[in-house]
Amino acid sequence: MRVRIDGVSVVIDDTTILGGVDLVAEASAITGVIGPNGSGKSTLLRCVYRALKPTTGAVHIGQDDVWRSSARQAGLRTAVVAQDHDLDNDYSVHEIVTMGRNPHKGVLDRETTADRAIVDRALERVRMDWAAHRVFATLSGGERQRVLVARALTQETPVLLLDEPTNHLDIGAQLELLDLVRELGLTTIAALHDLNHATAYCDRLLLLHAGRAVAEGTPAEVLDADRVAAVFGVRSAVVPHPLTGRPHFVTASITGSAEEEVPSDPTSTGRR
Ligand SMILES: Nc1ncnc2c1ncn2[C@@H]1O[C@H](COP(=O)(O)OP(=O)(O)OP(=O)(O)O)[C@@H](O)[C@H]1O
Repeated sequence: MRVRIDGVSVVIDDTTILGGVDLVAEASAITGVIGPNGSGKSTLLRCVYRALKPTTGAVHIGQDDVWRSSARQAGLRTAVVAQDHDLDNDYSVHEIVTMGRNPHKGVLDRETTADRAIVDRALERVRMDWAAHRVFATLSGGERQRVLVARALTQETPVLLLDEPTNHLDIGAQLELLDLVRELGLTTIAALHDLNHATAYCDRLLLLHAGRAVAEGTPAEVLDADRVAAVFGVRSAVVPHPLTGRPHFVTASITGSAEEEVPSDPTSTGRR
């Protein structure tokens, strides 16, 4: 199911946080939203998952206008792993993940055997089944993040929104999560900070800067050294990854002095 964002602007207290952003996230593709801190990535996702109504513009999921649909309809189409959550209470992990089934149920419906199987499977997929009876608030940051991914999976939606999904995760868990996202094959929009994750896992990228879309396209079209310097203020180069051969970003401070450059003789370890 395709997500279409048309001319979305968000103005709060006379400040334009997003200015006329367009994006088409194709069905079953991973679309990365990248940009510096405060560039509007979370705000854009919030407009899609119905947490923040755009000042102007529209968001369609399939044929449906998100902001003309009910919250329940939105919950059947879109699951989200957001950065902020208000779950610091005594819910168990199992209870939190079961909440993902809510859009599929009436208010008086109880948890069914099928729901339980979906919840168990989701916890297994993120390797958190051992924690089903733990109090969510007692988990580590990375463990919580994986539980919130499990909750999103139990919604069984065609669209998945991820806001910094690798936050709190160790490097192994980061790659495991991104592999899982790719394997799911959902229409995914993910706000990401790591340019190498964006390059390796995303089919398309949207680069935001100060609330404006600076570039959109394949990772190779969007990310080049000049643009990375202009938007992020760092020097960068793309080199073949020594293990996978894929394009890999290496970065350095833009103010770094010549003495910090890599020596031309790669066997030399000292400074020139
Ligand atoms: N409710 C609000 N009121 C005022 N300003 C806001 C509000 N929400 C967001 N902003 C501002 O809008 C800008 C964009 O915020 P947003 O969280 O979308 O950025 P981001 O790209 O996700 O940043 P980060 O990478 O740091 O998570 C920031 O400057 C933020 O302070």
